[in-house]
Amino acid sequence: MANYDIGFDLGTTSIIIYVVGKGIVVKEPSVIAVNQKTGEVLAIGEKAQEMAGKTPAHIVAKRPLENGVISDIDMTEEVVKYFIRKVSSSYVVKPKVAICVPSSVTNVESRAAVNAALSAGARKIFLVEEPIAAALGSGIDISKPRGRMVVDVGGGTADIAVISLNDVVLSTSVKCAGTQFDEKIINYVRLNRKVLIGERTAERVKKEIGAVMEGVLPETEMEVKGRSLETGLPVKITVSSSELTATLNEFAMSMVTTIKGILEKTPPELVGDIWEDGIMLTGGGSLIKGLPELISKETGVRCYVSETPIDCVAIGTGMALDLMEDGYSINYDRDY
Ligand SMILES: Nc1ncnc2c1ncn2[C@@H]1O[C@H](COP(=O)(O)OP(=O)(O)OP(=O)(O)O)[C@@H](O)[C@H]1O
Repeated sequence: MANYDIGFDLGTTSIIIYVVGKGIVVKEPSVIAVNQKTGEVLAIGEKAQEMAGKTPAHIVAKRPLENGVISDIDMTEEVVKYFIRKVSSSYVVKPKVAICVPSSVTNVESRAAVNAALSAGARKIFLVEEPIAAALGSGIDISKPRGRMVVDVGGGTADIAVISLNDVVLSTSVKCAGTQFDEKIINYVRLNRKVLIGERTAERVKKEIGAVMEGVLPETEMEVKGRSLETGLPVKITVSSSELTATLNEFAMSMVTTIKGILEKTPPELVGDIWEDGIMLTGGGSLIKGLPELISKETGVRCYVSETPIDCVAIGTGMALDLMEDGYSINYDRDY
């Protein structure tokens, strides 16, 4: 019977599931649609995302994780259960599951994810720390006594970690990631153009013309639709890349400052390794233009984006299971 161990990346913005030997099998938004009158869960993932803003007021689309922490334990359980069942439906054997949770979740919260996986039929569950998973999934050999710095810029938080010998030596997180960049764009357009734009529009603007450093993008313009705050009516305006850069740069500097703080606290031998190998960025949020250039410029350390920035955490979580099978010792939080 085919083995199908699961690596589960439980993110603020998206759920990504990797099945060992098969690859990425799920990539859906971490959204759940709930009927607030009855408490009934109506949809999860893509279907829930489609419902957002297009349903009666009592049906709301929520994110079980906000800013990198589990904001609703019951909803998180529903989401984990739903996706494990979805992936498991075509198999008879119960899977072994590794879940990667954001580094800032508490024991109670991670226990909720574990309980959900157990009730969805997992036979064994492990929790994997996000930076470990991100490094493994990016092809870094973390078993050596060599310092590596990983900055995972997700939807809700940027998690900065120094890893050596399969373990996290130092880590911290800062609320400077994908959704906050979207919010900065919404605020900029509201204050300077007197137009209210939606979250999805702001995300499109960020992906197409957003940059955190001048000169990394040719001057580009984009038409966006929103509601005029002066007339209350729908309007179309043109936003240019250069007008957003200062705002995005100022915000990205909070991440840079936190990275510098971690570098200052890192033992000198490990700093030397990081200087030689560079800082690796992972996570969807790391794809905002100019981020590696800005970090390189401000820290003096080469910075680059992983070849699989969005999928590496799920892949690395699955790989951690595989390595454990081979008797490889790796830093798991717990073994349930
Ligand atoms: N090309 C791109 N340019 C800029 N941002 C991008 C791009 N592609 C994805 N993103 C952003 O990446 C973020 C999601 O990243 P990711 O899927 O790694 O987060 P997550 O794992 O769900 O969150 P977290 O790790 O904080 O829990 C979103 O804010 C999205 O807008």
